[in-house]
Amino acid sequence: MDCENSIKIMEITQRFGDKTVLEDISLTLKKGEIFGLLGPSGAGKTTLIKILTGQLVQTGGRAEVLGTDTRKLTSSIYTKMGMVLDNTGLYDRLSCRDNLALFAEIYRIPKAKIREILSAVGLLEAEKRPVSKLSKGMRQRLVMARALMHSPEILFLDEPGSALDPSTVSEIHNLIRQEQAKGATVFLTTHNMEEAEKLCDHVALLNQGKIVEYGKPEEICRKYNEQNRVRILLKDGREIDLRNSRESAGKIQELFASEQVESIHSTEPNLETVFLELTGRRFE
Ligand SMILES: Nc1ncnc2c1ncn2[C@@H]1O[C@H](COP(=O)(O)OP(=O)(O)OP(=O)(O)O)[C@@H](O)[C@H]1O
Repeated sequence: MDCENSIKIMEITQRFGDKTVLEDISLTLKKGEIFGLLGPSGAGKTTLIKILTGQLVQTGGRAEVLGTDTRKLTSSIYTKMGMVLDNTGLYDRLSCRDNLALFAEIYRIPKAKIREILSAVGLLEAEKRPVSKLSKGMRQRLVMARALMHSPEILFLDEPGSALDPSTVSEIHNLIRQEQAKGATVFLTTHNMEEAEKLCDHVALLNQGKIVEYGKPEEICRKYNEQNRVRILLKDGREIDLRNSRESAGKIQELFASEQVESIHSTEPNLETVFLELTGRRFE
């Protein structure tokens, strides 16, 4: 078994009918890192998580989680994995505590752990409340609690901050960092570039099934910063983003000459502008 790496993805391809959703994806996640797979809606992020968690068998290539082929994951590997996926799988009529109690029984976790984890996610006061009466943010925290209860070595999070208010997002981020501090590896997907920049050690930008960039967020931004950009706000409200190059200089002069320019400033690229540059597409 590979001791350094938690996840190895080797030339994974996924097709549905004649549609190629993932093409030749290779990635390695070191133990204890937070990795972010970024891409717009439909890029193939959930599909890759499904392959890694054994819910989908890929068309081609190979992947290993904790040294085991994802097509042959056993219960002993599943007990080392925590997941927060789209389908929350909570029982609406059961209380927070009882939802976790069911899970604790399956994983043979001591009952005392339930109050401990409810307290860690800030749900102790709501422990007796049925899930149907929880807010969206509280549900997400309960799903996180369930995923963290058995101290997983790998945490899969599909869009952990999606549609949550900023304070819940920051609580969820703190929980993720705490897990990392305990040695867990985190694989998360997001289309929120800001979330990725704050949280991830490495990110891969996925576009139409291919990885178009990989690295540390700050390194990716630095690399594109060398191609310094300028943003021009026109008097009619339009914004133009240009590379700071000789060709752009002519265009900028033209705009000034025709008195269309309201303001002009240079921009530091963030992951969002890098993605736009690479693909011509905005994240939504
Ligand atoms: N079982 C399936 N059969 C056919 N097509 C599928 C199947 N699962 C996913 N797809 C298609 O694969 C593409 C990628 O889907 P996926 O859910 O992986 O994207 P995503 O990046 O997670 O998007 P989102 O951010 O909206 O969740 C989509 O076009 C989707 O319709």
